[in-house]
Amino acid sequence: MAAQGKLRLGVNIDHVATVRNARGGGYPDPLRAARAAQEAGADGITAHLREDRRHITDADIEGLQEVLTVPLNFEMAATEEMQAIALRHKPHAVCIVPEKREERTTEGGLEVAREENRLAHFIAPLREAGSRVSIFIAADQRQIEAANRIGAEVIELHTGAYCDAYAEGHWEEAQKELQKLEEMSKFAHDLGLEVHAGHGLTYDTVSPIAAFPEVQELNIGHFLIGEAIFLGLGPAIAEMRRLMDDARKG
Ligand SMILES: CC(=O)[C@@H](O)[C@H](O)COP(=O)(O)O
Ligand SMILES: NCC(=O)COP(=O)(O)O
Repeated sequence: MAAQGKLRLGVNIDHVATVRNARGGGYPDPLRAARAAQEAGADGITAHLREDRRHITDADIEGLQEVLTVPLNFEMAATEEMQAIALRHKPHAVCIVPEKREERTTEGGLEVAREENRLAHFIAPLREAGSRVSIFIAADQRQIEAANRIGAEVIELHTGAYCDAYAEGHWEEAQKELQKLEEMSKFAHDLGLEVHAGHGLTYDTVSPIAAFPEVQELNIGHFLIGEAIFLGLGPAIAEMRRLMDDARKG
């Protein structure tokens, strides 16, 4: 299958807010980062309003809705509080993610299959409000089928297991994870779902994922914000864009 058009890059700005919140106060400003990312060619901005507000805050989401000229992908847990916030702001996309209060980062994909009924009712008003609903899941056929059944338009495959295996030098495991991601991208695409991917991607791990023709968007944050310390945010994003485009060309 030929690569399907331009692969979109969503820049996740959560960890600009992490640095700001380390001291309180107003800088570095995630809205300024979002504007810089837009100028550097980001196709969208992703922000995760965690229940504990450890990085992005409610005011950040409000500000992003005001300043963005590219789509906002609003990541949130499937709670009533978050649903009310999403319904108030009506972002372009809502990505439902699993959350554990004590976790360091989003550890796995959402358990959709076991909560199908609840999640179907949960996402219905978000779709009616005009947001595209995406479900952040592991590369697991059962979960993809369930995401399709509940009426999600998009799935985002969690690339963390692949990236962790790669970072730890476990090449065979990384290859296995990559193969699962490839197979499940195809599987989801054949069901009619739009396929996104993200979590933990770096310059070293992005290319094989970007080469999957079914994947239409990558969401990348933590690495880019770290790299911005050395290169500046614009050049860090430009290099990611270059790697994605090269991988897409084959
Ligand atoms: C769902 C996802 O992958 C991102 O939102 C990521 O989780 C943000 O960073 P933290 O997990 O560190 O909050
Ligand atoms: N949904 C994944 C995301 O937005 C970015 O994750 P990360 O690159 O910050 O790990």
